[in-house]
Amino acid sequence: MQLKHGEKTDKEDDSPVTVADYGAQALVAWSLRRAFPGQPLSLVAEEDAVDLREPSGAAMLDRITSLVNEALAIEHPQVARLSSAEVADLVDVGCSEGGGVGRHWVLDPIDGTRGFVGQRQYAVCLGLLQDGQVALGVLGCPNLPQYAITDADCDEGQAARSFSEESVGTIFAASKGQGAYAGPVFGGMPTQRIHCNDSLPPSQVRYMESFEKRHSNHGLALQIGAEIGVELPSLKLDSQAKYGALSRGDASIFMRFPDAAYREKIWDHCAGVAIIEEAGAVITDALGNPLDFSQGRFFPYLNGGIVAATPSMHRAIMAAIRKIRELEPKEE
Ligand SMILES: Nc1ncnc2c1ncn2[C@@H]1O[C@H](COP(=O)(O)O)[C@@H](OP(=O)(O)O)[C@H]1O
Ligand SMILES: [Mg+2]
Repeated sequence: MQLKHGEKTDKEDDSPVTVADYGAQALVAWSLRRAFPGQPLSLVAEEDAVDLREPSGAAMLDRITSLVNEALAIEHPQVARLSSAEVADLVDVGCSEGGGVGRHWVLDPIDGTRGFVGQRQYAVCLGLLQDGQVALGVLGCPNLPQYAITDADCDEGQAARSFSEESVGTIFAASKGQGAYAGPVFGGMPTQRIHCNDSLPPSQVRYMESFEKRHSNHGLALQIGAEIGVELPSLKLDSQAKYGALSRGDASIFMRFPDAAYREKIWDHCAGVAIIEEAGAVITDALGNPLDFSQGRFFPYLNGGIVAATPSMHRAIMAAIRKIRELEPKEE
């Protein structure tokens, strides 16, 4: 299915939400129900249908319903059209609280919504937690080239290539113990085994960070990079496309340091973590603790952020963060 850009609203944290966000969430919920008929389904997902059920949300719900039916007609022409009430119910399948027991699917229907709206990078991200551990992940990155990205792909305003270009659109998939794979978005299941690249000296290493300056402290990442000997500028990408890029060796490091008040959500990382771990990379909070997916929709305190990197770069970054923190003036 080709997601379309569409009407956008703004959430409490000022992130945009699009018709495609809700449509993708409803379609994934529909697909999971169909794949596991009769089984209980727990889906922890970004959106809910509360606003769509208000009279003021009716027009948007109609557009979402049209998008969902259009997509179903392409992929499953034999299926009856869904009503807007059914689509709202499908969106609300994503309201699970998750937790550390049993099986929970974790979905960000469109991660990097700002990238989606700005025609940069975005990703459709589906992960699976089994008893609080990441067991599987799929990342669809329709604007990510199938070859390694460079600065030229990331300059402001031109991070996205045309949707129709043959080389654009990458899907990543991994399940625990079975490796990470990549392939073209519209080419069926990915078959090319991928690994992170831990062979570069720091002077040739690239690091990635959020395109959005307010999502992560770019100054701190620069300082840490300098401390470990990184010389190249950062690649600035929206969304979990960064995890895909790390997994196939486009870059060696992803650093994310949000404001202290920001609470990280599990759907912004679950699918990407599955991929990078199977590609041989390491991910922890800013002090080296494993990410804990077992505590519901949000992560517990992350000590200032998240670092994902190849094993040697991850060790170097942890040492650099400890050193920088020791040099900071202590609060009385
Ligand atoms: N002020 C903030 N600080 C850090 N992250 C934020 C933020 N506001 C939103 N985000 C999260 O950052 C995600 C995008 O990640 P990235 O910065 O790596 O592109 C957003 O996902 P959505 O776009 O799905 O809402 C959102 O969850
Ligand atoms: Mg997100």
